[in-house]
Formats: sequence, structure tokens, C-alpha cells
Amino acid sequence: ATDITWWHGMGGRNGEVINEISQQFNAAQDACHLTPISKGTYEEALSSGIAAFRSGEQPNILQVFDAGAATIIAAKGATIAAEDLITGAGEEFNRENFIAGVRNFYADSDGKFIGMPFNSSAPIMYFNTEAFEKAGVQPPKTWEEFEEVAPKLKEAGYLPMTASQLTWMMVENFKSRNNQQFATNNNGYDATQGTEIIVNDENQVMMFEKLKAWADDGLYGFYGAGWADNLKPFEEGKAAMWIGSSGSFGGLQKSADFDFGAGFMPYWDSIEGAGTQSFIGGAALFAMAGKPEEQNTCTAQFFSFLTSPETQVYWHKNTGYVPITEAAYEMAKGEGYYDEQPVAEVGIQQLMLETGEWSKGYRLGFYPQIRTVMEREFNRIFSGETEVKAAFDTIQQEGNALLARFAKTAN
Ligand SMILES: O=P(O)(O)OC[C@H](O)CO
Repeated sequence: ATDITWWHGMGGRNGEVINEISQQFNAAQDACHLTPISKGTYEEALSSGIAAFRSGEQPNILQVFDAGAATIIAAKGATIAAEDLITGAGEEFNRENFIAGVRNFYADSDGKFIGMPFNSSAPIMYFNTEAFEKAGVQPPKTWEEFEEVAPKLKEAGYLPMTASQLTWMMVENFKSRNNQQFATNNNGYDATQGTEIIVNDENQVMMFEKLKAWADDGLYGFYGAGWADNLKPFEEGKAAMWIGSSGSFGGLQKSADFDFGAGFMPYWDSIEGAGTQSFIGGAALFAMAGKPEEQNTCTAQFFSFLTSPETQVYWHKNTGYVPITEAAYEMAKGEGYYDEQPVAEVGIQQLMLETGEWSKGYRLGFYPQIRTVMEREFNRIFSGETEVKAAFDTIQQEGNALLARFAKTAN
């Protein structure tokens, strides 16, 4: 068999399911043998993959998260477009088979798939059913409703809300859910040169002033700006709501020992045109260049295997990532899966909400580094070291300096 390797950035239950689908691929045929290797976090997988490419030791497949899309797409000669790889290997491929929300994020300006969408997610609102029953309130659809119910949840003895990765939730998806422009040049899609982020605007600043005020009033718990910092109080049954990834559903089913439901991530009723879909989250798989043809053929076959309805539904059910093809979504529906597990449908429904002018996605170079600047400033906001507006002015300035540097390298 021809050996191929897949570097990824997943751990926990999702990492286990990656191993399971790799074994399923290996068992389904004899010509190729796939070895998945966890490189740590999404950030670590991206930097390891790029470093390995520079030294000629790249894997066949690299998982790259949404935030790293522009970086990997612009890395000259580092990847082979997934669509070219698949059709070149004689496999069937049709963009229209994919749900609308995933078609653009990892594609070039002509719609050609550069990355192969794999684990697509939405940031959703999980809620502890008993907390809402005890408080006698309904899960909020808007942040205005949150402001009404949060004091009652607090009175009932709960921390009303925590939220995962604030950059993803409260900046990127604040922009998408509220149909707010995130960057010039059509959110970065139309050009790399001259693209600037827009984050120190009135509405973005308002979101964080609210979060800070809610934190000061004990209505929102901030335990750090990173991925894993805020889930524990929800898992322990102390927080009534957690804004987290739909891709955390598989893990939560094992770790949360109580009934929970989910709804869409709230938006602001006060912002005109708000309530649009969220950006596609999660990651895609990139075929690294410089590999022998027989290995590329195996990579193409694995990409086809991954998008088969059976594999997609297995992945969806075991992790919570959304089905990325219409056929897989229909298969899950046809099996009655969402009657049994309505939480599992929330992510895909949120991705299928109305498309706003600014909800289709973003393409920003060095964006993982911009997120790091944001995280530093968010920690300073919640520790009281800086005012919200000043923090976002800093993010705007440092973020745009990073974008300008990226534009030079992409020249
Ligand atoms: O936790 P995930 O995999 O849903 O990813 C969330 C973000 O999109 C990653 O940047």
C-alpha cells in the first residue's frame, strides 16, 4: 500500500473520531494506508505544516483552520488545489454537492476549491435545561433578551453565560450574525493589498462594553480568551449558557451529566439587518505539494471518501461538526437523527440562515497572529487594565500592520 500522512490539530473526542475514520478508509481499500498525526492545536498544526514544507518534510494532508485559510492559500507552491487533485485522479467532483455555506470559505475567487472542506462548524448557544426551568425563563434569541433573562438565571443560582474563544465568537461571528463589515476589500476577498480590518467601530466596541459590564455584574464569566478556558463551568452545571462550537457536541455528550439544549448564537435586535448566518467555522484539509503522484492519488481518494454521505454522517454524529454536503444532511434527516438529537441540527440551520452582505466569510492574511493580538487585549479589558475602545484601537492598528506585512509577502 502507498503510505500517506495527515497532520491535524484536534484532540479529545474529535481526535479519536479522526483516528476512527482513518481506520475506516484503510479498511475500505488496499491501495493506500493513511496515518493521522495530531500536531496539537489548530495553530500548532498550521505552523508545523508550513515549517515542514520549508524543509521538504511536509505531510500529504494538512488540516488548516478558518483563521489560517488566507495564510495557507497564499503560501506559494505549498498546496495543490483540492479540486485539481481530485479531478486529476479521475474522481468525481461537483461543487454544487456542498452546502452553500461551505462553498466559498476555502475556494479561490473563481470558486475553485483550494482546501477540501472537512470539519465545518458554527458557534452556537448551548443551554442547561434545568437552569432555565428553575429561573422560569426561555433561552434568549437576542442579546436584548439575554439582558432580560440573565439576572433571573443569576437569582436561580447560575452563572448566566460563558463563551469560548472570544475572537471567534464576539468579533468574527459578531460581524457575521449582525451583518457587519469586518474588513475592507469585501472582507478581504477582493484583494490582499490594502486590506484593513474594521474593529474599532461603534457596534463592535458596544459588544465588548456590554460583555465587560455583564462580567462586572456577575452575568457573564470570563476565564480567559482562549479555546478551553470557558467550558468547565458549563460542563460542571454551574453556567446556564455556553457559546461554543457545534463541533463540541460530541465531547459534551460525554462530559456533561445533565440535559442540555442549543439555539442559535444571539444577535443584537438593535442593529439593523442583524440575524444573518454565521461564518463557517472549523477547518479544511489541504493537499501539500511536492509529493509523488501515487501518493496524491491516495490523497484524492481519501478526500472523496471523506465527502461520501456515509463518512460525513458518521463524522457529524460523533463530533457535532455539520454535514458539508446536501446528501449527507438529507441522509441524517432521513434517518430521523434530528428527532432524536435536535441539538445536532442547530449548527447547520444557523449556517443556512439568511446570507447577509457581510456574512459570507473573510479572507485575512496572518489572521492567527491578529487573533493573538486580540486575545492579549481582551485579557487586558477584563482585568481592567484598559478601556474597550482603547483596546480595539490597538487591535485595529496592530492588526492592520500585520495585514500590510502579509500583503508584502503575498506580492
Ligand atoms: O472549534 P472549531 O473546530 O469549531 O473551530 C472554531 C473556529 O472556527 C476555529 O478558528
